[in-house]
Amino acid sequence: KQIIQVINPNTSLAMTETIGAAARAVAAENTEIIAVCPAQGVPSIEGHFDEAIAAIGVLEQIKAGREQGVSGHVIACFGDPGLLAARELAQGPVVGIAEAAMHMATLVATRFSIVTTLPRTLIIARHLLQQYGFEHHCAALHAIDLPVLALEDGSGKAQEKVRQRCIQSIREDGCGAIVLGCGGMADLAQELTRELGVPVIDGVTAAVKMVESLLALGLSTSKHGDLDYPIRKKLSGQFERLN
Ligand SMILES: O=C(O)C[C@H]1NC(=O)NC1=O
Repeated sequence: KQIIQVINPNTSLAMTETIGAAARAVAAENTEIIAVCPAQGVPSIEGHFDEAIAAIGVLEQIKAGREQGVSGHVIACFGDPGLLAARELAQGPVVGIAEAAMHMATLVATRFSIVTTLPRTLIIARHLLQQYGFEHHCAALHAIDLPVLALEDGSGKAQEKVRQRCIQSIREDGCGAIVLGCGGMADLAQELTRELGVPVIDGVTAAVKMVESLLALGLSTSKHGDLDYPIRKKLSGQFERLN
């Protein structure tokens, strides 16, 4: 059995459950999923400040996962917070859900649109499109204008807004696929794909399969150059636990 650690960088236990269940639904027979979130941090990630806080929690979980002998890691927040720092710390592959969903979308469509939560996080997705080289593949970015945790309030309101936005985007954007821009939307992709007849891609499941592919190919994070383990130095105070 290989273990893939799926990290929800926010501290919402309900969202961690949603993410873990989606990951387990697609995991291979020989893959065990452990879904975790930081003990301390931010309940939802809705901007740059939240991302900076969440990144520390991601690094703590990566360190813990390494010590537990996990084979690979998924960062299950659409901003891919702490991704490169996590890759320095990790031995195994680390894949973020935004990059995973974007890569998958480019394999099935020439253009994809992104549907996420709050308008203010659209800049984060834009930055990732630039960083990953997918700017020219993204037709449009949309926000349902509800907070991240509206996805976990049980009302179904956020899920319906995602559905409506996907329908409008397919009609208006000239996109062939949709990328769901939140870890908390992981459970919506398969049903929306069936109903809308267009690939609606969730990054949690995409990232799990990409980590499995990397492992199957014997590929781990390169330790040659800028993703080598961090330079050893004495971390102080609250950061001692990252030594
Ligand atoms: O940026 C977003 O809207 C979604 C992002 N925030 C969060 O707490 N988990 C996420 O996937």
